[in-house]
Amino acid sequence: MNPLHVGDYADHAKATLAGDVLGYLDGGSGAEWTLRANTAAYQRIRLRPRVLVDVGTCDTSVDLLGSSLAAPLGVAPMAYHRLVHEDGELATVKAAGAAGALFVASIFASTDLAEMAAVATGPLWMQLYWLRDRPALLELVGRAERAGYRALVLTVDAPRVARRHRDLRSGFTLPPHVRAVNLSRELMAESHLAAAGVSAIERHSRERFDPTITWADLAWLRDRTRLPLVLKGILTAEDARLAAEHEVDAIVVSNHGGRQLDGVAATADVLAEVVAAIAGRLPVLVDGGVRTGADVLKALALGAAAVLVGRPVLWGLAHSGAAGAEHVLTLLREELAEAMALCGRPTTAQLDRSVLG
Ligand SMILES: Cc1cc2nc3c(=O)[nH]c(=O)nc-3n(C[C@H](O)[C@H](O)[C@H](O)COP(=O)(O)O)c2cc1C
Ligand SMILES: CC(C)CC(=O)C(=O)O
Repeated sequence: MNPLHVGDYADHAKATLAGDVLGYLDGGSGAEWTLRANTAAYQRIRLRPRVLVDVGTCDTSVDLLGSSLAAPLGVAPMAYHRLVHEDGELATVKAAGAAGALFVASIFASTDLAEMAAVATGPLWMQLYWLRDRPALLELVGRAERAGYRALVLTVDAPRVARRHRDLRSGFTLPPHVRAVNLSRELMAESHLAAAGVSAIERHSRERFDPTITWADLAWLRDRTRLPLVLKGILTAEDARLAAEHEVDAIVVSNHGGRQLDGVAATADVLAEVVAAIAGRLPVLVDGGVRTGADVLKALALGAAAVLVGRPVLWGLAHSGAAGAEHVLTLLREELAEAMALCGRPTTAQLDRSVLG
């Protein structure tokens, strides 16, 4: 059966992926309350369409930190794309470029960062966790700069990886052919070992992530790179204001797809609060639970400059490599254009609160 929407790709992944990989991909932390809340929040938002507007052409393009995108979409940073398809990130990078979307590479990408850059036809950003090993972190930043990555995305909602019951039950560890190739073998060694009550990736994060960093440390990183700095994992007006005061270039409203602190609100429910606190000083992106073009429209109407998409891209990759991942992104763009036409809002600039019920 040909997938017609993102849900079809989700169903295919459920039916075909190995149980432990599916659990890592689809799962969240704790009771997965926040994981469910992310999708439910978009479903609760109602639209207010205007009629008899000329929607002969609907323009989904946006500008983001100096890059123009055909769609206000990006691939969220996700570790280890090779877990679900042998082409891994090479396929998803190509897919993002073909769909006119941004690609954010994870620090735990399973493909060399220069090789990803070599096949990219659109903008690339590099995501980081703040490693205790600062020289290793800086070395990675230098390589990203030289390979042409256009921004650094520091994930700030994970001083360590949260307890994820599906991974604990399955004993999830990486298969030998999948590795975070942009980090040294020494730095990644513990990632293959689970311990009693701690999953392999949770244990690795406790050993390698620096949980002591604060707002004051951001200057250290800023002073050592010429790339714009984006913070991913902001959920409150207070932290949004601090991000602006610390001269961050953009933020991503994110709860890590319900994989970190279980019990936090859906991102669609806190977006307006964060956008109001930022007051136009910098772009606000959002991720978590985006599954349709109408969800993208709702996020933009709440003030997001663009939306990052996580699991759906890996479901597409698992289904049929680059073609599947590209189809997922193209579907979201086409659904967005349809929702804009049916709402009587032919440009992204017209997507504001007046379209929300
Ligand atoms: C399999 C998987 C791996 C992830 N790896 C990372 C990562 O390495 N770095 C990061 O900042 N976020 C990571 N995330 C979180 C995503 O960037 C994003 O916040 C989340 O997936 C968005 O929610 P969605 O999957 O509902 O679209 C990961 C998410 C998934 C599903
Ligand atoms: C390897 C993990 C730390 C990647 C991650 O952020 C996640 O699985 O959510």
